[in-house]
Formats: sequence, C-alpha cells, structure tokens
Amino acid sequence: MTGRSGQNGLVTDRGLQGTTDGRPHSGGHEAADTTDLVIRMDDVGVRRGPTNLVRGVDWRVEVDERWVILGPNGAGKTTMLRLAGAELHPSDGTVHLLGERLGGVDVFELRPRIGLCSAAQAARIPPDEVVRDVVVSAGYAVMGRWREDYDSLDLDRATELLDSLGMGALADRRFGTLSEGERKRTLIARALMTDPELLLLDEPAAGLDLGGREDLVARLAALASDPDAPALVLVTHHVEEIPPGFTHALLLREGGIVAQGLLSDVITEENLSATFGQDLVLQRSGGRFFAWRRPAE
Ligand SMILES: Nc1ncnc2c1ncn2[C@@H]1O[C@H](COP(=O)(O)OP(=O)(O)OP(=O)(O)O)[C@@H](O)[C@H]1O
Repeated sequence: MTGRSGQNGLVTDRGLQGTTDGRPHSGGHEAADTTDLVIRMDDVGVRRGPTNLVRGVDWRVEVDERWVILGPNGAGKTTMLRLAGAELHPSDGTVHLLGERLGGVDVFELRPRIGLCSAAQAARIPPDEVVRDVVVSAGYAVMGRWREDYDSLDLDRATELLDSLGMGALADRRFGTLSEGERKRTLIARALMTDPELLLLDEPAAGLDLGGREDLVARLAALASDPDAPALVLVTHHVEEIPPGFTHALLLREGGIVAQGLLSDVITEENLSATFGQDLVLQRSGGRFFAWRRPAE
C-alpha cells in the first residue's frame, strides 16, 4: 500500500471517479448510472420478530457524496449502518454495496472495501495495543498485532494517517491510555488504512467534550472536502455534529424515512421537528447547524 496526501493533508490512496457526466450533486438519483452507486437500497426492511427495525427504505449514495443519517434514539440508524457495512442482511428488499448485491457476494470480500468506525469496534481493541499497530493491523484484517510482519510501506502509511488526524505524537502510546477523542481519531485512521471506497462513522462525536467534538468536526470537514476521500456516511443524533462539506442527509424516525436528499433541503425546522417529535428551532451559521426546542410563548 502506498499513500498520498489529499488537499487537506488527509491521506487517501484511491482517486475517486467523480460523476461521469460532470453533473452537480442532485437530491434525486433517478438519472444516476448504477455503476456510480456506492450504496443502493430498494424497499429495504429489517424485522426482528414483530418489530420493524427499518422499513420501506429506498436510498442511493454516489461515490462523491457525504451523507449524514440523523434521528432520535431507536430510530434505526445503526441498523442502516450495519446494512451499509455488510454486517446485516435485509429481511425485505435488496441492498447493493459497491455494485455487489448482499446475498449474492462473499461479504468477506466486500467488507475490506468498507471502513467502519463504531463504539462496538473500539471495544474490541486490546487496551495494551500500540496506537500505530491499531492502525496498521487493519491492512491485515486483524484486530491487535500478533505475529504479522508489517511492510514498511504500510507502517509509513499508518504513520501518515495518524499524522493527518493529529495523532502523530501519540503513535507509540497504548490505545488504553488515550482520551476518548484520541481513540476516535485512531479508529478513523484505522478505517482509512485499507483505502476503503466507503467510510461509515457511527456517532463519532459521542462522549467527546466540546473541544473534542469541535476538533473532530473540523477533521471530518477536511475529509469531506478531500476529493480523494471515500464516500462518507455519518450517523448522529445532533445537527451540531454535521461537519461543513457534508452534502446529503437522511432523517429517520421509528425505522422509516422522514426526508432525504440535499442537506440544505432536508435539514429544516419542519423536518427536524417531525423527526424528533418536538417543535424545534433551527439556525445555520458558518456551514454548521444548531437546534433547540422552541420556548413556550
Ligand atoms: N435484535 C433486535 N430485536 C428486537 N429489536 C431490536 C433488535 N436490535 C435492535 N432493535 C430495536 O430496533 C430499533 C432500532 O435500533 P438501532 O440500534 O438501529 O437504532 P439507533 O437509531 O441506532 O438508536 P441509538 O441512537 O439509540 O443508537 C431500536 O428500537 C432497538 O431497540
């Protein structure tokens, strides 16, 4: 593996195709060539007993798009991300990832093409693992360094990725000694190590203090604006955590889609109020969103 720096210093390896016809981002995907689609879900449902975790989901993600999935607790966000990460099969409908249909492809071939950052994954990292090894071991599809002999190019790439996420000085520390924010940045570096075509981030700002959240939002904004970065899907409960440069949003409530499309069309007071079941006030400033409950008259 070799790495190169994108325009924001974030290291990405693979040039994205971009849209083949040069058209701008569009909320509607009717005209999209399916070969450009990173995620395609058609009438997807996931059921567990009588419960619909998600239902009736039609969703298209193109290579150059950066999506946020927003919704309250229990809305089905993680379920959507697990479908997109080839960790879960739908009960109904079809899911295509990177041009392959779930159920018709070996998921062990598909998963290395998809980077996933989640709290569940962080919990699997041994606390005594050295930070650089947490990152480099992703290229060998293992969690925790064992007896692998890592290629010096891979070690260089891990170092470069850690540098680009402000973790260079901590590369020799043990994972268990890191702060929550430093762990999140390490996991993002690990997810980028395999040069994925799709990067899935499940609540990356959860548990961070204000400074940590703002630092992460700025780094994700830099990643979003890097033309060589993979397609991005970020799950969050909070509009304040949407990094500038994200292009699209999907709002979920009780397993169903409330709205989806271009971020500026979808993140509105009306849609947010419907999603969270509260009368919300929304403000936008400097490419960021801020929301709170409308005070009683
Ligand atoms: N195996 C299961 N059996 C029954 N219900 C489940 C199962 N797994 C998840 N659920 C339920 O499905 C709903 C959606 O879960 P999911 O984790 O996708 O929501 P979420 O939007 O990510 O929630 P949160 O924001 O709280 O993490 C929740 O109500 C959850 O309790």
